[in-house]
Parts: sequence; structure tokens; C-alpha cells
Amino acid sequence: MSDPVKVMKQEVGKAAAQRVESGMIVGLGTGSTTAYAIEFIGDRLKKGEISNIVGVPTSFQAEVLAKQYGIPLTTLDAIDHIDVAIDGADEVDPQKNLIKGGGAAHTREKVVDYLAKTFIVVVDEGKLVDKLGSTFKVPVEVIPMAISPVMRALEALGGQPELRMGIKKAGPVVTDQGNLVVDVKFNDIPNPVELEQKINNIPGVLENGVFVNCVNTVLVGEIKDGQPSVREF
Ligand SMILES: O=C(CO)[C@H](O)[C@H](O)COP(=O)(O)O
Repeated sequence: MSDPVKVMKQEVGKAAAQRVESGMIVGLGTGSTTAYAIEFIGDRLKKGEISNIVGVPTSFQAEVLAKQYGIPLTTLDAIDHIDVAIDGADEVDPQKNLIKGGGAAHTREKVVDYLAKTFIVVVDEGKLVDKLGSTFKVPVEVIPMAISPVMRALEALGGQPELRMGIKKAGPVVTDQGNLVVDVKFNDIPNPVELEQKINNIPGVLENGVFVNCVNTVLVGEIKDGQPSVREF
């Protein structure tokens, strides 16, 4: 089998694309797993299996992919609901709480995913954790002029903040909104609901990557006995 993680991502992306029905307004998430879902939604449109769908992108990446795969796009100003959102995650706990923002898109993702009547998360099995924060830092989007006081406030919350730096770009990562991202290591996140609120209460923070009480379905790509499969919870 070629790269097993890639295979799991493809399978779970395909399974999510099957949940899209004709006429739906679809939130299009960000990341390598969702990219497969966008590709398969485009395939289904091309084959005529579904029609009359419109996408709401959560990032520049999602917008580019949707255009590439022929999915018509709209904006939140032109619609009053989203039927289903499909998005990836960096960690998923047993209560379906998430850490997102590995692609620095968590602010727009939270707007779109929380608006959806049904929010489907697509992950490979490596993203499942018993407790949030065990493998991934919490991404926080910060307006640039507030970076120093926000870093201090995040330390006061018990975190170890680190400014996210670009790869193949000198200097920090800049979000689609022109802001900075701070990744915060928390040794323990006993209460994700409380942490999400406390971080967002810091002046200068736009949004953080803790997503709570918003997921309907998690689709998990797995490899069992050498065969890829998709489990749902
Ligand atoms: O939150 C995200 C982007 O901000 C992504 O959904 C998350 O990082 C998962 O990405 P991938 O599917 O590439 O592992």
C-alpha cells in the first residue's frame, strides 16, 4: 500500500463527500484531508451524481481547490444557513471536542463549521486522543499590535506560547486575515470549554483553535488488517 496516512485521508474524504446531497450549501474546510473531500465532491458534481450545490470556503486554500474542482462558491452574506460543513482536525477527543488550526485557518473554520446544521469532521486515526492538548498545541490568532501582551496573558493561563514561523518564508506565518498565530502548549486541558473562553477573552485575540460542542459526526480513516476503512462516531 502507498503511504497509509494518505490512503486513510483519501478514504475518509471520499466518505464525507458521499454525505453531500443535491441542493446543499456546503462548508468547505481546510487541510490535506478536507482537500480530498473537496476533490470527491467535485467528482460527484462532474458525474452528475449531485447538482445545484454551493460551497462556502474556510480559507484561500479551500477557495482555490473548490475552483479547481468546479464547485461553485458563495459567501456568508448571500446565504442564511449552511447545510453541512466538512473539515479536518488536529486532535479529536472522545467527546468530539477538537483542536484545529494546523493550517492557521481556524478563525474562518470556526465561523463556517459552527454555522452548519451538520458538522462532519474528517480525520485519520492518528488524530484521536484521550485528552485535548496531548499531542498538539492550541493555535491562537492574534492581531499583530497585541502580540506581546497576548503572549504574556497566555503564559498567565499556564501555557507556553510560541509565535508560528513560516516555512519557505522568512518571518512569521500571516493568516488569511493578516494576523499572527501563536501556538500554545498546555500540559493539561482539564476543561476545554473554559479554556476556549478564557483565551478568547484576552484583548487582541481574534480566535483560538479549541472547538467544543459543535461536532455532529466524526469520520475516522483507519487501516485494519491492511485494508483501509472508515469508522463513524
Ligand atoms: O484546522 C485545520 C486548518 O486550520 C486543518 O483542518 C487541520 O490542521 C487538519 O489538517 P490535515 O487534514 O491536513 O491534517
